[in-house]
Amino acid sequence: MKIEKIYDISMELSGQTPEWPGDIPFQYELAATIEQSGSVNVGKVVTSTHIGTHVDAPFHYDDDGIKISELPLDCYLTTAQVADVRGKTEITGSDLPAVEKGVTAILLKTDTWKDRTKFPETWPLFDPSIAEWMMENGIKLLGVDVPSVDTEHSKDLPMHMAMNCHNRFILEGIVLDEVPAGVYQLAALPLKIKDADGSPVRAVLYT
Ligand SMILES: N[C@@H](CC(=O)c1ccccc1NC=O)C(=O)O
Repeated sequence: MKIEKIYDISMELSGQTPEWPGDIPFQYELAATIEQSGSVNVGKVVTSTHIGTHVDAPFHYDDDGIKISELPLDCYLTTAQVADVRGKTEITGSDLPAVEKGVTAILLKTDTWKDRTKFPETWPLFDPSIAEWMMENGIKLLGVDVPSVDTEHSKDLPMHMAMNCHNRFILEGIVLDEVPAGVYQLAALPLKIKDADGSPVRAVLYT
């Protein structure tokens, strides 16, 4: 297949990338320079696993849940549909469109994270009926353009739990500003970090 267009739907990772309040910020620095080592620059990264565009493993919210290196990779390499849900403060299963054949990921474009240099004060509420809609429509992955599928201060994490009990997966912090609603190929593979709860990803949509 010849790739015609690529949308990079990833947040840039730097010291300016806003972390979850109270969490560990992203940091990259050179641990050794060419001058020091005599041959190469070598970087060092310190970060939360929930930074920028990232995947949650069920272990993030369930001690018995699978870890990031155990996630089924086909969920993150698939046909995805971008749904325009702009203007809604609450999104339920009945707000979602009919999906086209072969689609197994739904990416919700809320357009509510306007300034990505700051952690947003609020974002729309995702209703657990979305998990049932996903089951009915054969959708394995839910992607959102905000930091979480639950609210910032939620302790019981109803959306995360609904996704877990239906064996559905979560991709957060995608950037859909330039992406019209429609059907694309998605690649958003998590890093193979042993025992991890989450991982940043480089996420792209392409046709
Ligand atoms: N559940 C959120 C992340 C989250 O809740 C969180 C991430 C980093 C540090 C603390 C967090 N939550 C509560 O303490 C997510 O969907 O990624």
